[in-house]
Amino acid sequence: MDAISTKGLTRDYGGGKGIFDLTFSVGEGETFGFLGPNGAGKTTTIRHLMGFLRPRAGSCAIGGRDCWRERENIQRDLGYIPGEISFFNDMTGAEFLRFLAGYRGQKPVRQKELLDRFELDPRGGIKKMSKGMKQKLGIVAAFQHDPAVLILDEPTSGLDPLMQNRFVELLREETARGKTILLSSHMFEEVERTCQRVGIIRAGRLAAVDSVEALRKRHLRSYTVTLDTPERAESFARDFGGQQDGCRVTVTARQSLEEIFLHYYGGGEHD
Ligand SMILES: Nc1ncnc2c1ncn2[C@@H]1O[C@H](COP(=O)(O)OP(=O)(O)OP(=O)(O)O)[C@@H](O)[C@H]1O
Repeated sequence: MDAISTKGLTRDYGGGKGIFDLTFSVGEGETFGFLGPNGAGKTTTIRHLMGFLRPRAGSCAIGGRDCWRERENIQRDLGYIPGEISFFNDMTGAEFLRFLAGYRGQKPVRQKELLDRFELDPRGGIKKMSKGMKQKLGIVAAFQHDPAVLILDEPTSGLDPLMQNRFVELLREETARGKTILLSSHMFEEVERTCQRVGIIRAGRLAAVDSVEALRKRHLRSYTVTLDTPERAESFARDFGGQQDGCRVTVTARQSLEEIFLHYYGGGEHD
């Protein structure tokens, strides 16, 4: 059984905005990247999966449970990091984590370990926390009850590179422990380091679902240049960080996400 699935999921906000006929699934134990530029429809999709929005057409399910009809159970069980985190500002971080554990009725078995890992002291008032601290609190809140399914909407926004790396490590460990994860992101590198498959969304439509391996190949593009002499090739290779073989130099360039998107939207003529 698919752990997460959408079938023809549609919400039309008018003017071409929204999500349209989205069908995809995430297998049990899979970490699936949901990759798309700003405004593509990632958060709208996730809000349907969490049961915050009722589908106008189509449906979605988690663990075989309809996300709208069983939204209370889904919201209680899942680990969820919203795209824009807003907490009850009059609580301390510790109070919020306690409140959440009570609401879920599940022990926060990983709370201490996660607070240590992300170097967060939760005793202060949420109102005074920096954006990064709030993001860390959101991470602890999502993972503290050790959920089997996690829905993460741009979870590293606001984290510094060190903490982003720690988060990537956490995701890899969770994948190894058999968790099912949907990770929305607009950063290819984050998805590349954590996911097995990726769905690419743009303008509310799923442009492609592909393995990370295939996507990586598109991301790293090689060019071979032939110079007049091996000496010139050597100097060229030095300047551009290429691999020299006689008069030939192979240079590998990273493509931007936009260029990768173009490949998928353009139907392959950019090869
Ligand atoms: N309640 C709403 N009413 C009208 N339009 C909306 C509403 N919510 C979202 N939209 C529009 O739907 C589109 C998709 O938005 P969404 O937040 O799902 O994108 P996203 O992929 O999560 O983007 P980002 O990476 O910027 O968070 C956007 O054009 C947005 O302006």
